[in-house]
Amino acid sequence: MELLSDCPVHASVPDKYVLPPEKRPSLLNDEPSSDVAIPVVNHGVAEDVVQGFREAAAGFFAMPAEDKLPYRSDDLSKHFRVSSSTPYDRNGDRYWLDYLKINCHPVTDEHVREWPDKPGSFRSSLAEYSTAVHELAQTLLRLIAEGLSLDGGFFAGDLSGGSTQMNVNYYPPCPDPSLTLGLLPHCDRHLLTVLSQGDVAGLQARHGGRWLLVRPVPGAFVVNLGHQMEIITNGLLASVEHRAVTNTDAVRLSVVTLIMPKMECRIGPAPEMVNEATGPAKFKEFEFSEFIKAYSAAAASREDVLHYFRIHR
Ligand SMILES: O=C(O)CCC(=O)C(=O)O
Ligand SMILES: [Fe+2]
Repeated sequence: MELLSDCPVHASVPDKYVLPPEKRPSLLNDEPSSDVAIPVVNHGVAEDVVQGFREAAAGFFAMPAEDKLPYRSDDLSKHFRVSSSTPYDRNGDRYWLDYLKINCHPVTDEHVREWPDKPGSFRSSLAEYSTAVHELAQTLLRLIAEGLSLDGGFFAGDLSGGSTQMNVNYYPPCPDPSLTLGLLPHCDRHLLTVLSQGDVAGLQARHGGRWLLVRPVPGAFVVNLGHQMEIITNGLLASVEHRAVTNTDAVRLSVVTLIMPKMECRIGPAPEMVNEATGPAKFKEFEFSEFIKAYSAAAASREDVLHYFRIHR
């Protein structure tokens, strides 16, 4: 599949990117909202670490097509690859983005060898960024656990110990944002997401039946809770459905770090979050690898995938 970033300017939206009317974004030009996601500031990840990797990632997409070609792949076992659109759409509709998928933590020789050596700062800035964000994520998980009156280390083991993945999403300017989407509506399939969206808006969250644009806050991270957090907390900390819209003027780059359970980890509502009389378990217990399969089968649809794991009384 060709990359959008290989084409310098798009004068119009090619037919293959025009979504069927019912899938197009209906609310455009809405004002960014502060209500829908809490920006995390004073997070301890140095600004030059964030900017350093954002610039290296932007530099990767700006390289000539032949430099990106060796990394073009849809093989999920690769530690680094670049591709376009999304594999999750049920009808194979195409979305207005290119993306990198990276196994970014732990920073091992095996991973780093597959990361690109161009731009020159890519590997070192990624190692620095992912180490810092990983530490931040562990702090957030400890705070969430304490806020739930769970042991501070509740999420620290296998629940967050899978190989950390990163999506770097690149949305080029789109000649007509009303015809397409950057990314389809979904909830994240893992435990916790730490997202840097830079200063270009485009992330929308579903709130009370409406899509609200998440206001970019300079230097802040957006933290999304994944499906696993919703299940472990028995629905208390729900995963918010989100999508990305495009814009006509500016490239948008989001750097999204996904904290995963280990594939063989057993997941289910924590006993501390369940009360047989007042709040019985809403979800079955399963192995995380089963969830990943179901998520693909459900084309990332929030309700379809949760339906599969819900206890229906
Ligand atoms: O680009 C964004 O802000 C959203 C990205 C996202 O939701 C994802 O990569 O899972
Ligand atoms: Fe997401």
